[in-house]
Amino acid sequence: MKIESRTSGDDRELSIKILRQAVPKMTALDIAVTPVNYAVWYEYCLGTNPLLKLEIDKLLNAGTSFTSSTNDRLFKEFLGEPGDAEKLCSVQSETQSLISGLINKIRQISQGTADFSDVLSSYSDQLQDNPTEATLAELIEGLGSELTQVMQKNKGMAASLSQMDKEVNELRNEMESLQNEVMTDPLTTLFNRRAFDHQMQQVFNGANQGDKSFSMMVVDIDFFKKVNDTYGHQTGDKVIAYVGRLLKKGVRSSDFVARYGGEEFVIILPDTDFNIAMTVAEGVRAIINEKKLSIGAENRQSLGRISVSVGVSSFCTDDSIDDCMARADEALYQAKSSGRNCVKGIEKQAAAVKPKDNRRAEPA
Ligand SMILES: Nc1nc2c(ncn2[C@@H]2O[C@H](COP(=O)(O)OP(=O)(O)OP(=O)(O)O)[C@@H](O)[C@H]2O)c(=O)[nH]1
Repeated sequence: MKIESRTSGDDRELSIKILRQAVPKMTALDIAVTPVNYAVWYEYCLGTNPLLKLEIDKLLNAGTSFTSSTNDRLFKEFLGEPGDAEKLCSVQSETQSLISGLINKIRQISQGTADFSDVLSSYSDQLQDNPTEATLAELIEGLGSELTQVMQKNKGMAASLSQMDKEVNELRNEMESLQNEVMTDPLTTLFNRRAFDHQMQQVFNGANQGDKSFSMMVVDIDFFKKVNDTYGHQTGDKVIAYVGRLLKKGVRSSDFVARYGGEEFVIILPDTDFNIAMTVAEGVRAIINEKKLSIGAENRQSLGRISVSVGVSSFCTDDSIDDCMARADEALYQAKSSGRNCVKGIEKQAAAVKPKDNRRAEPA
């Protein structure tokens, strides 16, 4: 799935192009054009979700039939949560009527052309039979009226096709905003964990194929439970959103910032080596710890300084995604154990990875 929002005219054309590939493929495989099924096959034809593509190709090779439960599974596994299928229901009737309308129009156009070519061949047959002047005059008049009818038909057709084009566009926007919703963390408006998993896979595939390498950071707010316990959950939420904003500000626009869950964030830094990633991480840590925070419009209450601990790792040849993440996690554990509010990195795979649950231990 492509993460960036697609809004340009080029992308509109791309969506329509994909629609024209996806619908015939679904028809050939006897798959009903419902929003859930369409989302799966749209992504397949788009080709930007390699895991989904791999799975569908595997099923196609095995001759598996794509029942609604197969499509549902693909949707849930690769595109959304069970609840997301329901969210898509609002576009269900639109999708169905739009696509069946499109098919009907195409049928009408080809039917109209076939009718007209039948008329033309009947006229040309009559011309072969040495027609009298009176017959010729009748033929010319008939042909004229046929032409007028075809032109009127085409004019109406062009208008309804352009209306349909508009509807395809609206539907595409609706599907895109749903897709963005599914990829966004509502509290911070950063990408969510699902988007991160997807992006990590993309960057990882690229690095494995010899493209540019990448580094990653895991960022965790220190003693966050205390913030919640002292100032309440709502203030805790504001602190999470605040840290999210600073993280986004502290890295390049091409870096990928996501809220991994709770008070933990992850950042992918494409084309960035370990030493640079360590410097960026230190910068981010410092910005977050720079300001004293306060809450409330009047009688402002000081929250003091917020700090984060950061773990850094970089992609190494023969790494798996888990290896790379485990090193960043282990580095975060080291940062927490060394007193927090610091950055630690593990450059090589030699680290002994401790279980994730242990890393929240209070410092000695
Ligand atoms: N306000 C708020 N709190 C959350 C959210 N998600 C998780 N938390 C809380 O974040 C706290 C995390 O606490 P811990 O895992 O003990 O970590 P910590 O207190 O930050 O301690 P260290 O990470 O070890 O420095 C828990 O109290 C969670 O309830 C959220 O979305 N909003």
